Amino acid sequence: MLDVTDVAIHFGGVRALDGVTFGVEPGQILGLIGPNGAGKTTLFNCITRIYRPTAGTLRFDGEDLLTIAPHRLAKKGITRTFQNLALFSTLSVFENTMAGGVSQKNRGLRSRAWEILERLDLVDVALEPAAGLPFGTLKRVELARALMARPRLLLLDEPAGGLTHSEVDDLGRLLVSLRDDYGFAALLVEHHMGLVLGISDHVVALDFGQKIYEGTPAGVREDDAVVAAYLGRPKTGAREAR
Ligand SMILES: Nc1ncnc2c1ncn2[C@@H]1O[C@H](COP(=O)(O)OP(=O)(O)OP(=O)(O)O)[C@@H](O)[C@H]1O
Repeated sequence: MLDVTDVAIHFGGVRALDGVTFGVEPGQILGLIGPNGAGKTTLFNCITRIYRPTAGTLRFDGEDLLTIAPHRLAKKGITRTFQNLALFSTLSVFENTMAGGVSQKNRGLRSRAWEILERLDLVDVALEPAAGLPFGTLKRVELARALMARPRLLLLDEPAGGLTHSEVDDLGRLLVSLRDDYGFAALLVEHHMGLVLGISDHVVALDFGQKIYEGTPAGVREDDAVVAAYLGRPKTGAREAR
């Protein structure tokens, strides 16, 4: 469904992405891992048309993504959540959720929003302004807004960042059940190895803009390149964030 082929982007002398190739299949959760600065967010920014790759192609259902205007991506079925949240602080949780439906036909939007809020356990705070709600709650509001666009490909940028242990466990179960019910594919950028290896069907690891691993979640911890670049050896794994 998503084909990333030989994608490269340079910022001055920094090769943020350097010939990256992989694909995402319908309904698949693909974990994208790697150390800080590896190029993960840059790849999201290429897919969502914030950055234009210096080289390579990005195809969604065979269509050249680079010919689709950024504001039409949601209508095509690609939505994202942001690492540091991108909500309207003075709008209510319900209104923020509705904002995710702007690419959709008006009919049935409100009932869909309530259905999603119910699903994400947000009904009790639906009429409260986003500002002031706990971080873990706001992360779910981001997810609710992204789901309003009926995504076929959901880009999740560090959804577990800043969450407590039990919230991360809940998030993992929630993401899998949402994927099972709504049928989207997800590209999951995440440093929390328990989450990413626990729920991904397939994993790609980047380091210095290059793909250093592609394969099963189980193979990640056995892979010398990933261990050297990111995970470290047991007990000396200083670069594994969590
Ligand atoms: N707009 C930009 N201008 C210059 N350099 C940039 C820009 N965006 C990203 N970079 C550089 O590209 C490299 C990749 O950064 P990126 O944010 O994609 O890494 P990341 O894997 O998402 O890291 P993290 O896990 O910390 O979020 C870094 O060296 C970063 O400084």
